[in-house]
Amino acid sequence: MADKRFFVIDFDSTFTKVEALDILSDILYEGTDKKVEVGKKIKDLTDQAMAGELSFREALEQRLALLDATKKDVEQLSGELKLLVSESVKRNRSFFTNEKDNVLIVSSGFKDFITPVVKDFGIKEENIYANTFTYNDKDEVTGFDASNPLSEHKGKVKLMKELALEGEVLVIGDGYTDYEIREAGLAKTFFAFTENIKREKVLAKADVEANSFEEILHSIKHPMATSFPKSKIKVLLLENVHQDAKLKLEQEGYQVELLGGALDEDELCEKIKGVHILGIRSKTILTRKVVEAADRLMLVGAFCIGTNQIDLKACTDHGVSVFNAPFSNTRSVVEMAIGEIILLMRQIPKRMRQMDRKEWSKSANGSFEVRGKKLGIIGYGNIGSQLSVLAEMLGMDVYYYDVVEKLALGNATKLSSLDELLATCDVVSLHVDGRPSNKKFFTGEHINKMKKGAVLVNLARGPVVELDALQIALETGHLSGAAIDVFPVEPKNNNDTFDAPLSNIDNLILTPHIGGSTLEAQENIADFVPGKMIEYVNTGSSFNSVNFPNVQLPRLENGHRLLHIHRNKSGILAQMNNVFAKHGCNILGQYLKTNEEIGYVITDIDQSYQPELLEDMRAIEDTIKFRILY
Ligand SMILES: NC(=O)C1=CN([C@@H]2O[C@H](COP(=O)(O)OP(=O)(O)OC[C@H]3O[C@@H](n4cnc5c(N)ncnc54)[C@H](O)[C@@H]3O)[C@@H](O)[C@H]2O)C=CC1
Ligand SMILES: O=C(O)CCC(=O)C(=O)O
Repeated sequence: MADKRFFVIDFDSTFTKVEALDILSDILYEGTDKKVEVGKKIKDLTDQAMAGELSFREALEQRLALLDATKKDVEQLSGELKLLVSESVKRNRSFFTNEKDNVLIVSSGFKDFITPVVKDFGIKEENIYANTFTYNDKDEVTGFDASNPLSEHKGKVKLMKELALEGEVLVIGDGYTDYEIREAGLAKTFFAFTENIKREKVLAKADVEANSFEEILHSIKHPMATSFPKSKIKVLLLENVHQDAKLKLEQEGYQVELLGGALDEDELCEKIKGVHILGIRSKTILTRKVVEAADRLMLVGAFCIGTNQIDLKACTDHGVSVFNAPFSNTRSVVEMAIGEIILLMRQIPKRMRQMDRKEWSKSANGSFEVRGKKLGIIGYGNIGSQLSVLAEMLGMDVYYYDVVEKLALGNATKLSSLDELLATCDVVSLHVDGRPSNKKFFTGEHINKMKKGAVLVNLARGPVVELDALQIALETGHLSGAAIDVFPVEPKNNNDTFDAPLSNIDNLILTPHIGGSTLEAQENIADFVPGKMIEYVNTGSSFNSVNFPNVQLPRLENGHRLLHIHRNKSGILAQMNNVFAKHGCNILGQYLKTNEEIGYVITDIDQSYQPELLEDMRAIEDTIKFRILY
């Protein structure tokens, strides 16, 4: 029995985010003048008791005297508290179920509202120690059972003495009364739980500060701990990615900082220090210098499709996995392309400018329907092919050209040469990716090969099109219009000014790289990319990674997972397996994938192994990164 371990957990501001009596006061006085006044009094009394400045019994009596509650109010309170369970407690629900024999809720709150909340987590009713209300025959709260030790000053100490638990006792709470258990020698460790509130006086007495449940599990090397406490994982999000991303990552327990714009190389070299996860959009240029300045970076999330702004090779060399959102804004780009094609064919930008100049030009000259016109799509990937489908629905004849073999959707016609497409189509829409060889891919020569009066749309990448040549083609009337959303040089953020490289053209649409800027797209991205980040951190799964060998992994159940990233040289797997053999280690599962540059080996092993095994794994030559999940 002596090696049994008990977790003695406080309820208010620990199991839940809040003090229950504060919420009860809100329920009782919602919409009345008393709400603020009573709320403040209750809060002050709670704080004084929690900081050890007022005897607990006195604080309890005074607080209850302020609250005219009934059984129904208490039931409503339970319901609200269920929604206010601490985030890290929610994340570790399975811990409570697995440890149900060893988890005790010891609270100076009331069983009446605590039991329904904690029972949902599998905590046994007989392990819930708290006060109980007394009621009159109208179900009104009249007070509390004064014979319960928990209603007394130093009540938790008294209760713990009575329980006389045999084994190691860990106390987890935010208040001085929790510390008192440790002070009385009835617990081995007091964890000051600071996820919801930090009380300096309590913190000063703590053996360990834990601002999440994961930190506790990690610090005691609990088998259900994640290898690195999530609350220590730092995430830096740039370029105003959608708030939902921040929330999702915070709910996972990470520390998240979100900045409005992009940072330049030097700023980023500074800011990246200590960052484990970086999130960017298209404006942040992630150079090798930045990757090398990063001392903790394990993954980068591009909250967009394009990854040309990222030095993928540098990331791979340093074992940094890169994820993007390959489909989340596809539809938004396609809708914008369709809209622009129609506007250009109808000469709407020109008419709008004329109206601005107070000119009335009611004329059909140069204005066409898109129905029956030939659309040429260059780059028939996710965007190009979806544009193909929607354009056909508008009655356009679609032609496409791609450097790789692509299935024609609907009635689209694949062309085997770019020249043929340029000579055929009334509208040319560029949807190639931003690979280096696509810089200046669409030259003046290509523009000149387009049909006279055709229009050009570029929603791909700025450097793809030679803009000087486009300016001339528009000025001379060789092209009748153009829509450009992306530019060779774009401002870092919305406060910077922008000198448009094309000017004095009437039938021209210039937009500030907003092809993917719809709320739907940004919300989709803010769900998808953080999901990938969390999966990689939790399971090691690199599925959909842009630069890592793609491995899809199950969640780890009863073992430890070793993730080994190494330069792709022969014999590494053999060396790893020699290490496992040397340490007599039982392998539960092993996954290996390589690409040209790196190998990624994931090995699940039994939980019992010698710590030297980890040293030996790290010492394998050509290891880039090694981490353990448990
Ligand atoms: N304006 C905006 O806000 C947005 C712009 N984009 C840009 O659109 C690009 C395309 O996106 P997806 O369709 O999702 O990418 P994708 O990778 O699915 O498709 C790109 C296609 O272009 C083809 N390609 C590449 N170079 C080519 C060339 N020189 N000639 C012919 N075909 C070529 C590829 O083989 C591929 O099929 C992204 O890489 C990004 O740069 C994406 C989203 C939003
Ligand atoms: O909206 C953004 O930040 C970039 C959109 C884009 O160009 C992309 O997804 O590749």
